[in-house]
Amino acid sequence: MEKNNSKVILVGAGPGDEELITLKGINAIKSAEVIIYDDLVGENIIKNNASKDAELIYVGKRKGKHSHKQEEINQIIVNKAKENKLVVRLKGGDSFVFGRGGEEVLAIKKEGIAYEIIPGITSSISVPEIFDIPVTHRKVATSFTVVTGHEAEDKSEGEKQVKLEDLNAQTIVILMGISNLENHVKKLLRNPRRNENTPIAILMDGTRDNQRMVKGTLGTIVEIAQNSDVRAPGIIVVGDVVNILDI
Ligand SMILES: O=C(O)CCc1c2[nH]c(c1CC(=O)O)Cc1[nH]c(c(CC(=O)O)c1CCC(=O)O)Cc1[nH]c(c(CC(=O)O)c1CCC(=O)O)Cc1[nH]c(c(CCC(=O)O)c1CC(=O)O)C2
Ligand SMILES: C[S@@+](CC[C@H](N)C(=O)[O-])C[C@H]1O[C@@H](n2cnc3c(N)ncnc32)[C@H](O)[C@@H]1O
Repeated sequence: MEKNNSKVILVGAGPGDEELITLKGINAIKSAEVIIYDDLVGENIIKNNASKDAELIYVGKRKGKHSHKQEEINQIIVNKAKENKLVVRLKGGDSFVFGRGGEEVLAIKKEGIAYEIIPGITSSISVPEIFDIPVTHRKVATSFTVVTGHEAEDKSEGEKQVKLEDLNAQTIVILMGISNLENHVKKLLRNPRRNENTPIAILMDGTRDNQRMVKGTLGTIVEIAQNSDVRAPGIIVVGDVVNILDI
């Protein structure tokens, strides 16, 4: 009777730097027979750790360029596991922070396939951090919220959950928001807690060699971004923490 090796391990690859993935995640990649990976996974992570015999399957997404629909990704994961293989599903940051990892776990559980989840360092906290921006800070910010800058296109107006103007956290972190920056700024300014002088930063390619930050205020950032070749992937951080460590 052939041993049942069918198993899926969801691994969070962290923000990009090869040294910012967990040891447990690296060990899973080294043992993997199949690696199904995303676009925002640091390129060296697979190159330096995957077995030369491992099958590599790219299922990445960039704005407007989705190589596969989520349902297709779910099916690829299940089909490969059913070939009696150890499958690693490798995603940027942490799989459960806007990574659709929950949907993939549901698809795996429905098929009764063994799985394991290895957390990753999410960019929503670590990328501000490497630019000296703490998402909380004593007497300045006692709450932070992480929201998507783009809602799923198949949502009705009523299902849209993110109302930036209603957010009262002292620190707001927006993922997938670069292309909607101007609209986000307009909505943020509708909240009396914020004004034209509220600090905002855009953090691009964090922990990678070409990482870059542009800073301004809600009154100046749109023009600054237009003159600074701001492009995705990037994180938008809003609140007084943006400048709190600038002494
Ligand atoms: O539903 C969609 O994915 C289409 C709408 C859309 C989204 N982001 C978007 C777009 C435009 C586009 O990608 O063309 C816009 C989008 N999608 C993406 C990016 C990253 C980038 O291009 O810089 C961006 C940001 C572009 C920008 O900054 O303007 C890529 C993306 N979306 C997503 C993921 C994670 C994943 O799929 O595993 C990933 C990364 C996958 C990879 O690294 O290969 C998933 C996603 N897309 C989205 C959401 C929010 C859904 C919700 O809660 O309403 C979520 C998170 C979730 O579903 O939990 C919505
Ligand atoms: C769909 S979300 C995935 C988030 C990921 N699961 C995490 O926990 O970091 C993709 C968004 O994460 C942000 N992002 C991911 N890695 C990044 C990095 N190294 N630098 C800047 N932004 C990053 C960008 O906002 C990008 O549009």
